Amino acid sequence: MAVYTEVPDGDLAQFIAEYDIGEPVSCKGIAEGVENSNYLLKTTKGTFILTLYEKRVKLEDLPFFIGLMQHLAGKGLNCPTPIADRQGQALKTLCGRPAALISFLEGMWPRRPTEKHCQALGAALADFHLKGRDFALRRPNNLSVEGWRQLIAATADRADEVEAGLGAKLAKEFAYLEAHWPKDLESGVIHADLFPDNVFFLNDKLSGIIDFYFACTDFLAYDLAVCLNAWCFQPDMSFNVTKAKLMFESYRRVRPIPEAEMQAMPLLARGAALRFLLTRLYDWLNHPPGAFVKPKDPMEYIRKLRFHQAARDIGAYGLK
Ligand SMILES: Nc1ncnc2c1ncn2[C@@H]1O[C@H](COP(=O)(O)OP(=O)(O)OP(=O)(O)O)[C@@H](O)[C@H]1O
Ligand SMILES: N[C@@H](CCO)C(=O)O
Repeated sequence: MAVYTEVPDGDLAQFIAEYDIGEPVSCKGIAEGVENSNYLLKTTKGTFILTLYEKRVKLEDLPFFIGLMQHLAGKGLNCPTPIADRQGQALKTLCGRPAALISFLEGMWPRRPTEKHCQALGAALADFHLKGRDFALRRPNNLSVEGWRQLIAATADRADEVEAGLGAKLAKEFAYLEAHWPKDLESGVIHADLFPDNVFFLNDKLSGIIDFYFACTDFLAYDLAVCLNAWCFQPDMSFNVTKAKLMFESYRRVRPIPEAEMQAMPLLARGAALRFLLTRLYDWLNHPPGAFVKPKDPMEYIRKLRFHQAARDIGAYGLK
């Protein structure tokens, strides 16, 4: 489970005493998630999420993530709000790790995303993009082309343990994407990890978006490409064009999609597939034996990448 850092009771009590959030009632580790340590904290005044930031999150990026949640929540987006302590600090330290308390959102993420979920997601993503337009901070996407180069180098020796010939295929794919990656699409704040487990629904209505810890400044259309990968494939890895169409239609009603973004979509989808393939591959090859957190399967993204490589144009996604 995703609790890398255990918090002793005494440290927790001292931490909570710095806030005006009542007395602790319970604090339980949350099994879901792979990146950070998360606890569900109940106090006499409410329910909160306590996050201790782990391996991939850099200290210098935290003001961007915390500031973004404050900005978007302030504009009415349903996302967690960072809670400030009595000194006005939202970003703190606990057990030697950077830590923050954020508000708890009601809802459940969809285990089997339906067409309706995909439709709701499109509108919410476009709303996120519009509300993020005037966010002042910038953070380059460290998991775009340069990040892929580093992950390919870090996995090259052992990639073939996962599939014969994978190392060479990844190097070839990287060379293609590096040569063709777009340069002039609209850039802004993107979520960059908007998978079903980061989107909550209540009675089929989208109730909130969480997990802003890969958010960055990049092409808005790249977020759509991440969502095509994460939401529109069936469990058998066939691509569901109805889901894609509904997602794009509802996105467009909130933010029209320029033609250049549509034309770039197959390429962006390839890049997004490579990004998740590489982080999963790295984690797969490097997770300590017996670790609680089960690494996610890179094979799923090898198959998704193959689909995008075979796509001639956006018609392959049922889009135009
Ligand atoms: N604000 C919130 N309200 C309610 N539940 C939350 C909130 N934030 C996190 N959670 C719960 O904690 C789990 C893990 O959170 P999160 O996705 O942020 O972790 P993570 O380690 O960054 O995971 P990953 O990047 O693998 O998705 C979520 O699936 C959800 O159950
Ligand atoms: N959403 C990512 C994990 C967390 O970033 C994946 O499924 O690989």
